[in-house]
Amino acid sequence: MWRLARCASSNLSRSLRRRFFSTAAIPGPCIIHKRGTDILHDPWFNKDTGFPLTERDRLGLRGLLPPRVISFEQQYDRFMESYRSLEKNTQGQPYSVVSLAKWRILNRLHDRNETLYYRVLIDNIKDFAPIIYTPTVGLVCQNYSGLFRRPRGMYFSAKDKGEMMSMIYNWPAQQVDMIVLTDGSRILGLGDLGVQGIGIPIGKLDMYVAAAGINPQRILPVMLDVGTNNQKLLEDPLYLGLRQPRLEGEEYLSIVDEFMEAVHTRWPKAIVQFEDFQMKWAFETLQRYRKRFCMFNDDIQGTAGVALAGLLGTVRAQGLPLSDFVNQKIVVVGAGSAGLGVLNMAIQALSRMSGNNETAAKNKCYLLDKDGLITKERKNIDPAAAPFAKDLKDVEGLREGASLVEVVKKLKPHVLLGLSGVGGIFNEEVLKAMRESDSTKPAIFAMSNPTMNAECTAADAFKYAGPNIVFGSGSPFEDVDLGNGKGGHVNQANNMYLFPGIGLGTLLSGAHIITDGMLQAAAECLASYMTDEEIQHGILYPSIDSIRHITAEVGAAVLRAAVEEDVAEGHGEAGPRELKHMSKAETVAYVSRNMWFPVYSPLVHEK
Ligand SMILES: NC(=O)c1ccc[n+]([C@@H]2O[C@H](COP(=O)([O-])OP(=O)(O)OC[C@H]3O[C@@H](n4cnc5c(N)ncnc54)[C@H](O)[C@@H]3O)[C@@H](O)[C@H]2O)c1
Ligand SMILES: O=C(O)C[C@H](O)C(=O)O
Ligand SMILES: [Mg+2]
Repeated sequence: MWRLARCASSNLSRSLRRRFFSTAAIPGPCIIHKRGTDILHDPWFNKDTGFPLTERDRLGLRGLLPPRVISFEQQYDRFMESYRSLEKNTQGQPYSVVSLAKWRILNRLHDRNETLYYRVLIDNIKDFAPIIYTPTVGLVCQNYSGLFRRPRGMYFSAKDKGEMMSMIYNWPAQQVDMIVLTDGSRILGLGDLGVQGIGIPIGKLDMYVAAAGINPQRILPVMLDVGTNNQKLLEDPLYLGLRQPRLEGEEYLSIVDEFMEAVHTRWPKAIVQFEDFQMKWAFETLQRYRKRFCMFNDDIQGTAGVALAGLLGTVRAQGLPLSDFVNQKIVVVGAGSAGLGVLNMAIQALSRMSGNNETAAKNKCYLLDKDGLITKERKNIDPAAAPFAKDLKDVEGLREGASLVEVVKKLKPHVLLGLSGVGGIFNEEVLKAMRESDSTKPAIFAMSNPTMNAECTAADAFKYAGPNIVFGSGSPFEDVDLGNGKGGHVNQANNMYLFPGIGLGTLLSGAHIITDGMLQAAAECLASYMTDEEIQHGILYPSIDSIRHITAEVGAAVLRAAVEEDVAEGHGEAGPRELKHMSKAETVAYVSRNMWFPVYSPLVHEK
């Protein structure tokens, strides 16, 4: 199915797309307990003008719609035409105006007709991902209280303590497979946005549907509103969240505990992705729940895998064998949940390569936070960062708290990787210092989101650090024109290349926990996906157009790792024995087959 979806991208010829529409297999029926206008107002079942006349008769819709039946393909074309004319009419207007207008038109379709929404999203993922996901989703969160029209997902607040076990049954779906949960405390690089952070779980789950084919009737975005420390929001009369400071300590944890218990009581196998929690709670909750529930933290674990794939790709891009990874000097800027997650995973990989010698593995990794280079001299060092603090004797010529530019000038690193949330800190001086890197092809990853928080722009990276670099950014940038017909390739180093496959593989394996082995398999799959030729051109990750394909591969790798680690309990008709006997190719086929794809199903009414 993904192959077809992949073909049906925005630049595909009309005739090819037509063929795709007409040859799609006839979908199975869908049982519905509603009739008449209740169906038209339910985006899961609504087909707008697409209801065939027989179905209109069966479902009490006759007379509630204009008489002409419009095909799915015509509806699709009509939406795309209005989208393209909005694009034309807003040309030249500021980014925020244009992208919010695009988000609104997509959101209205989402509210009205989910099948059509997900079809246009899948077919035009390259154009629409920057609208429903990073970076526009950041702008949506910042303006959420003003943009709010209809609720989406569930909201559990500090005021709901003691009620969550019953509240969870208010969700109308019988089954939920995938939940993305946030407390809004660190939304992208935008800080504490309180209840407005709900936009992030919604955007991540849209990517789950588009990339992993998770059935949208089985997803649930969740906001845990425990207050906010954002003074501006607390004073905003339109703010829709609790107007109180954030809960702390045991009070905070008791809310998250209650939510996790409630969710898993109703849906014991639901996978919970923790997203955009401030660092202290990101690590604490991961440790607290990962052995008890099926959950992972995307910012720590998903990001780490994507970054590791980028780091290994960088070694290949230099024409070196992977074993040379142990010789790369890597400077990570940002010692938060993402930066530490990346270092942890990179050091695990380095350690395996250097015969389980963790000290040697850490040798060439350096970490900076807002106070500069982290060394053992640091007072009040965060325990999570402590294992990466440098001995002063190992960083000769540098001091505790050395600035980024000092560090780059002195160390001449192979890789500079930013997860600081601070826009522009890879400034001209820092980037020019990277020209002196010991690498023939230095790598610069400006991974912070959204665009204005990226450590540098793609254009500046190529301009100041030189045309020979490998570049990746968390938010999308256009490829850079280097003159003489040459281009600088921009990789989108974003966890979107892994989290959908981690969720999908876990779901289809029926695993009850997500192990390090499953996460490592996901990272290795992404790292080995690109051909040598692509890597030589600085292309470290696949194009987002093929995200369904890479997600099927990642999902299969995760599933196989779950089987190997004996945590796969099976899913649906595929029990643990069947899963165990699948070859690699069969596993990929099984995963692809189980990806949901949007087509109108015949609706059958049942009382
Ligand atoms: N591309 C991706 O897939 C991806 C994934 C996760 C997070 N991120 C981005 O990474 C950023 C950080 O996320 P996080 O969860 O680690 O946040 P965090 O708040 O936990 O950590 C931020 C870290 O940056 C450090 N920092 C702040 N100012 C700095 C400066 N001037 N110089 C050096 N370090 C500085 C802080 O001391 C802290 O250690 C966010 O912008 C987020 O959007 C991107
Ligand atoms: O949301 C993203 O685009 C990536 C990441 O999870 C982040 O927090 O920035
Ligand atoms: Mg995140």
